[in-house]
Amino acid sequence: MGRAAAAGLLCGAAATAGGGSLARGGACWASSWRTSGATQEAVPRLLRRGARSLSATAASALRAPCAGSAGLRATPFGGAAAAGGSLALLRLSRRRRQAGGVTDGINISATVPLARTSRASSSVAGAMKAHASPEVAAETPRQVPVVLLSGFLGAGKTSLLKHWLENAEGRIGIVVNDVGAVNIDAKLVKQSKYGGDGKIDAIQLQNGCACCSLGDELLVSIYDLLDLATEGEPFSQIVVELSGVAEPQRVCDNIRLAGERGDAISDGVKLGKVVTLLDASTFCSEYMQWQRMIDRPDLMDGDGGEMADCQVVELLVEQTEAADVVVLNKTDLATAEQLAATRAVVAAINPKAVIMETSFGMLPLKVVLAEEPCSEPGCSDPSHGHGHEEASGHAHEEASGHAHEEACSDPSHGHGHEEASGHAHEEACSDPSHGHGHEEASGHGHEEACSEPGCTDPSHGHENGHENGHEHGSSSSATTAEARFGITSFTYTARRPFQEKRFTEALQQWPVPKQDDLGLLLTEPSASDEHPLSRVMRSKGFCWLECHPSSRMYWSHAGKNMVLNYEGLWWGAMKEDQLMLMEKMATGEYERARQEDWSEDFGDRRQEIVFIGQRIDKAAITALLDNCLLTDDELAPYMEKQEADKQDLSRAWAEEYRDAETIDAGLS
Ligand SMILES: Nc1nc2c(ncn2[C@@H]2O[C@H](COP(=O)(O)OP(=O)(O)OP(=O)(O)O)[C@@H](O)[C@H]2O)c(=O)[nH]1
Repeated sequence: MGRAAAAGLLCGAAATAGGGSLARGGACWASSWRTSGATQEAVPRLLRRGARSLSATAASALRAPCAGSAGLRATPFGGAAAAGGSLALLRLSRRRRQAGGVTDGINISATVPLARTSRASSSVAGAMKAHASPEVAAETPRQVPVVLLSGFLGAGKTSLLKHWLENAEGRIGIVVNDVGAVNIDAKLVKQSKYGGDGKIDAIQLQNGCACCSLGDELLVSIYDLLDLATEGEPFSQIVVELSGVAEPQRVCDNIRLAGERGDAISDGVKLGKVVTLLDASTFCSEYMQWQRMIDRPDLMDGDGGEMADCQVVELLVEQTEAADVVVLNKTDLATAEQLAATRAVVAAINPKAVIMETSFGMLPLKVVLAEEPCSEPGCSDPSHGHGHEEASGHAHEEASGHAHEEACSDPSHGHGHEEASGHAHEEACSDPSHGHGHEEASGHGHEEACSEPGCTDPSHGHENGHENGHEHGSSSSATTAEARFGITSFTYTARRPFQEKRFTEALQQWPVPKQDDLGLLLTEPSASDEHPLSRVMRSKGFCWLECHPSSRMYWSHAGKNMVLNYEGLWWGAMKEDQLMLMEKMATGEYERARQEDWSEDFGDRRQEIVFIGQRIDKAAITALLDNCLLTDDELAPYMEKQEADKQDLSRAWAEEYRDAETIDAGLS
């Protein structure tokens, strides 16, 4: 078994992320790591280097400009705002510059937040307000759902879109995002059967990606479409075909934020479903690749922009996990084994999604969007919003109080947990980053399929009279995943930080899977001496490192690749004035954190990592990670460090944000 060689990046990453000069620090760290050759021997040196950087974190980093992002200002939420722009976008800046490399072990790399390159949101808001006409408000009687269609290049998005158009009921607005110089997809859409009869209005969004550089333009394009719809039949749907490298979650975030800012666009549209298209014949092999998008021009259009450095698998799982509906396309090319494995993996990593199968995208839009009433036994609450409509919807957890212990085990999906040992996911699914109930962050408040493990209702998603393809509710898929492949999941939680050295060493032991195909990994018998992490195919969650007490790190692993990202500050690291300001940018989140994630000594700092894999040994993984936690003896010095870090942060903050009134004004 190979061993990970680069785990020592951990505190390097945290250091660079310490609240500000992220891109610069990250680049510095990355080059040192590459020079080191990423050998195991290099790890201690890297750690020391990281530690040195760390000492400079909050105070200096907050003030330093991000390299390559002139005019951008780093913020405590890990993003950057164009000077004068709305700070409300900052916390959503989750894409990051990545540094990493291939080792003979699992590919562990550190990432640092990348400053947003899109224009300041205020400029978009301004553009929209300038654009807004009374007619739009008056003549758009309802909010049109915006359906996001994502998937890699060649997955079959255009084929699916054409099918939607050819079978459209009602007028459909289309935005096609093609980062190539010539918008081929838009041309294809226009050539489709209904393209020329005025029933469809299409707008091209070119030379950039709708989730990053063209994020604002996407909103303007949608607004333009609404303007078109002031005459004639109103749109029944607006469909955005995203570029192959787009992260749909970021687009969701942008649209939601526009609503929260009160941009005119929110009067006319609301988030619909996210539909992700996967190539069922290649999903399992792409999942186990050790390649960046830039190495795979066949999977991405253009140069990939910010996403070029992203690992293929990283983007693959992000697109899958953000979906409400996952369409497994190219079933004609997939073997039965590939299809079964793909379905099982998708169900495991996104238990909420409805999964459908088709070839050549032969699924009408109304089938894909069909609401799925959940009627799992015991669910009598009519407000248990299946098919619920809006960001406010979702009341999934609160309204009906379903315990999502099993199927819903994503740590970024939040669950009220308790203390150190707490695996208590009984209640609300309310993680801010996942945003149910969806005040903020990443969650999207669109209709959802029910995914409770106990949901055996035959009407829930099984051949629901669909004309084409087969739709299966996720709960049955999840059951299949477990029954057929033994895929299970659990969430590791703890209320102590990881000790740097022990955590690094634990990651170093993580063996890289030998298989180049996930299907093989799932079908080959496991060896008795396997490492506890060998059969984990996906893990992700919040991570708390002793070496950087204020930074919330995000652990994301899939296949042979793992990254630890700085995601932002723990709420518990902030002082009152900081909290007040940040609360304005993330309304309700602090309160939620107080209610669900809080402890007296540590605030919301915690470990919360979900592990999904085949026959994974919960006890062994728990023991492995528990061994990395600070001991009682180590805790006292840590508490001093935590307090000092908070003071540093506070000083840096005071300098950076002393003109808080101006910022406040910018928010309104
Ligand atoms: N065999 C097979 N080929 C398919 C299927 N779906 C799409 N294709 C083909 O795959 C190619 C790519 O399909 P598109 O619909 O253009 O895929 P896309 O995701 O829009 O890709 P880009 O337009 O390049 O972004 C085309 O040649 C399609 O005819 C399918 O289910 N089976």
